[in-house]
This record gives sequence, C-alpha cells and structure tokens, in this order.
Amino acid sequence: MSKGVLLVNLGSPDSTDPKDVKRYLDEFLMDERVIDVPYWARTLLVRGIILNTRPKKSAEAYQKIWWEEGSPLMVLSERLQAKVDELTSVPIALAMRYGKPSIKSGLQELQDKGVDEVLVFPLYPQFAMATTETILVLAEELRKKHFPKMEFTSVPAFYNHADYIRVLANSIGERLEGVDYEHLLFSYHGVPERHIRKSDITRSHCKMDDKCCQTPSAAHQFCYRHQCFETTRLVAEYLGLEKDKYSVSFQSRLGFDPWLKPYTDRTIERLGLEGTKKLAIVTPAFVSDCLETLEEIAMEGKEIFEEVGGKEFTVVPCLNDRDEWVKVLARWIDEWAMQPVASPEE
Ligand SMILES: C=CC1=C(C)c2cc3[nH]c(cc4nc(cc5[nH]c(cc1n2)c(C)c5CCC(=O)O)C(CCC(=O)O)=C4C)c(C)c3C=C
Ligand SMILES: [Fe+2]
Ligand SMILES: [Fe+2]
Repeated sequence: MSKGVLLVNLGSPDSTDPKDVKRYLDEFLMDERVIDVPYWARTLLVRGIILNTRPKKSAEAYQKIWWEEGSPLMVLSERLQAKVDELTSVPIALAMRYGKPSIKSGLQELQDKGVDEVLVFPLYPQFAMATTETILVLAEELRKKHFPKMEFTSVPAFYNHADYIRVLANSIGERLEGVDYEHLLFSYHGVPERHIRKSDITRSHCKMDDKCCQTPSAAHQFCYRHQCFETTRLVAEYLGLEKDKYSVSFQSRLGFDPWLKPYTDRTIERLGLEGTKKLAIVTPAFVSDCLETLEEIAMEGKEIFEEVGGKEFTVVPCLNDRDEWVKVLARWIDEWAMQPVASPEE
C-alpha cells in the first residue's frame, strides 16, 4: 500500500465579495454538526434569517484582514503544507472542510499519486463536533462513495500532546519575551453548550462545570471544554505561569443559545475595568491565523480593551508555519508512515 496525508483546515470564502461570503457561509452553517437542529429549522434559520444580513457584515470583516495572496487562513495553510511536504517522505495534500480545495479534491489528488492509505489530519488541537468530527464524517462518506479502495487513519485531537504543548508554549514565550504583561488570556473559539453535552456526555459524562472540566481525565476524550482547559493548564505549567496571571475565555459566539463561558469580549472588558493595563492574548484553538484572530481579537478585542482604559494589548500569533511546528508535524507523519501495514489476520 502507498501512504499519503490529507491536512484539513476550516476554509475561507473565495474572495471578500459578499456573494462568495454568502456561498461559504451557506455551506458552513448548513452543516448539521455546526448548526445542529433539524434540517427544516436549520434552513429557516440559516437561509431565512442569517444569510440575509451576515454575508455583508462578514465580507466587511474579511476585507480588513485579506492579504494580496488571499485569505490568511488559506495562505498560511498552504505555506504549512508546502513546508511539511518538503520534510516528509509521503505526499501531503491540503483540503478545507468548507470551500476550496475540497476534501474530495484532496483525496483525488492523493489517489492520482497512487496513494491508497490516507492519514486524515484535522488541523484542530481540541476535538469538537463542529470541527474534527464533521471532517472525519464527511471524509468517510466521500471514501465510501468515491474512493472505496482507500483506507483511512485519523489523527486524534492533540490538545495535550507534549510536542504541541512545547511548540505552543515556546511561541508564547518568544512573543512575550520582554513584554511586561499583567494577564495572559487564552481565548478559544466557543461552541454552544449543547454541543458539549451531545458530543461528550454520553461518552464520558462531562458535568459541564469547572471542577469537572479542570480535572485532567482520560474520560474526557470528547469534551472540547475540558480539552481547552487542559491545553491551558499544560502550557501554563510549561511556562511556569502563576495561577492568577492567566485565564480562559471563549470567543465568536453566534445566535442566542448559551455558548461556552466566560465570553472573550466580556472578559477583555472586565479585565480592563478591573484595572489591567497590559493584556496579552493567545488563541490556541486555531493553528492558523484567520478572521477570528486577526479581526475579532487583534482589532475588535483591542478596541474593547482600549475603550475601558487598557493601554497595551499584545496578540500572540498562531503557530502558522513556524519551523518548530512544521518539524513536529513532519515527525508525527513520518512516524505513522514508517509503521508496517497491518496484515488482515492482525
Ligand atoms: C476551533 C475552531 C472552530 C470552532 C469550534 C467553530 C465553531 C463554530 N463557528 C461558527 C460560526 C462561524 N465561524 C466563523 C469563522 C471561523 N470559525 C473558525 C473555527 C471554528 N469554528 C475559523 C478558523 C473561522 C475563520 C475562517 C476564516 O476564513 O478565516 C464564521 C464566519 C465569519 C463570521 O461571519 O463571523 C462563522 C459564521 C459556529 C456557528 C460554530 C458552532 C459550533
Ligand atoms: Fe468536562
Ligand atoms: Fe467558527
């Protein structure tokens, strides 16, 4: 058998034209693992309400962060893929869950290179129904339909992997060297609280409270909230941060349902009102900088902080294509590629 890797990230619109943004948001928000209500209700909500106003607003936000080469998330994912490809012995294809290049085209690219054993690699450190799970489910559907001879292995969430923690901690340490910050906020993308119950409770009994989610436990394999706290705890331990010098919050909520708390915008505001003048912020749920880090945090977050008297707002970039991260990914892939193929009787 011949091995290859499919790196999968979220995806971006083709351009900042509201029509392209609308097409992208339609695919994204009509995913039953993102807006997890019955099809008729999702259609009413997304196509009847959200898509009437959101594309224009989102397009304006994308215009503020768009690069000459395209969407930062896309460009940074392509750079990552090219660098990893250079270091590894097996072909590496890149795909996006929404938009282009699609997962189907990524699998086709690998098949054209003779690959029949694929490592599906969702580029998300923490497991969520709306990220890792939706990628794996779609990839499997496509495999059955279009690539029945392929075999898949997938990379599990690496939120507590020592290599990932080291790289993330080093990237924070590097950016904050010489920066005299008072508080470091770990801001993760939020999800509706309901998603945690659905994807975790039946499998590992998350109690959805801080005591439960802040206790390291192998049973929390599918609890996004727990995994966010665990990444934070391990990075803080690595960096030797004192308990009152950092905290966790969740950003980017959409709609009126309760999402994971505390919310990032309110936390930034509260910290400023309580007298914090120098705030640093890191966004470990994203491996590539994107709209949510470059606009929502670096622009909107900064504005909120300054409005309540904050003075210095330092944003730690995502891992992007930093060399230490590329080397870790290449090593994980090579370790998998060197494993012997399992024989049928094993
Ligand atoms: C950990 C990663 C992410 C989770 C979990 C997630 C959940 C989630 N997101 C929405 C709605 C939107 N997200 C949007 C942008 C966006 N989301 C992620 C990652 C996660 N989303 C990224 C990386 C991005 C940026 C993409 C880019 O092109 O840079 C958007 C679009 C922008 C906007 O209009 O705000 C929406 C909408 C929901 C409902 C959700 C639910 C679990
Ligand atoms: Fe939990
Ligand atoms: Fe999102």
